[in-house]
Amino acid sequence: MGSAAATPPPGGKPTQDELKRAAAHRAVELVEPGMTLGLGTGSTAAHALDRLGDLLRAGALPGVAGVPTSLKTEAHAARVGIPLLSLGGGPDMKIHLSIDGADEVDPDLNLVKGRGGSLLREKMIEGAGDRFVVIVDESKLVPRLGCTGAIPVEVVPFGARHTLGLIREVFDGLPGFHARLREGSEDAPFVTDNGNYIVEMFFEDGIRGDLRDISDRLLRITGVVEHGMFLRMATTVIVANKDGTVAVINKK
Ligand SMILES: O=C(CO)[C@H](O)[C@H](O)COP(=O)(O)O
Repeated sequence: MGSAAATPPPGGKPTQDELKRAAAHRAVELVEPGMTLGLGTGSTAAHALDRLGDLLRAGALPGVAGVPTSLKTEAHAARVGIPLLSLGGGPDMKIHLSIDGADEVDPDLNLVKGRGGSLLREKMIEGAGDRFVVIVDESKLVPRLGCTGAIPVEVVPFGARHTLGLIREVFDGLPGFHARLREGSEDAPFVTDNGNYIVEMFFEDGIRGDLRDISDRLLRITGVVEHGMFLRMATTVIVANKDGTVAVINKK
């Protein structure tokens, strides 16, 4: 683990948004001219987009382009002037570095992602790149995945309630386990950028057990597209702490 000093906030404790920005700016320091970036989704990743836009406009990062992980990020990146590419956009296309937030980070740098609803594109893009840098404030650090909220699972709309039942069968009996379809607006299911639904799984006090096995069991359910556990994918996690320090933790 390495750590970098952060500028102490003028006049008191940093807000959570200031911590998110500090982590995002530290990650953007890793970006070099000519890189193709995976561009994350969420309020922390948004700070990275703004910073990249500023540097691009200043001419500091020639040749940098990004692959957006959601329609929202695509619109934001376009607005701040980041040139955009799509995944698989050319035979020589390579993603050098992805920068994204996370909902939870465990001590092995496993993540929960996708409470913002973008887990599928995030996993495709961040899994395709050389390096995946996760940016969080310290509130996202957890002892076990699933401690602070839902683990999202993207499912096809066809037979979604049947798929929900199959997911329940797999995990039934685990302490405090329950699952439900995520609601969107006006009592309709939430719909992802891919036109799919999200099942939210909750575990009392987080998931205890072999995460890889749980992942495999979920992915074997017909109707499940992907889940929001990102196991051993992060190569670096940048954590902004309330005391003003920013820690850079690299995968062992
Ligand atoms: O996975 C995500 C979106 O699908 C986000 O990275 C995650 O929800 C964290 O969001 P935020 O930075 O707003 O706290």
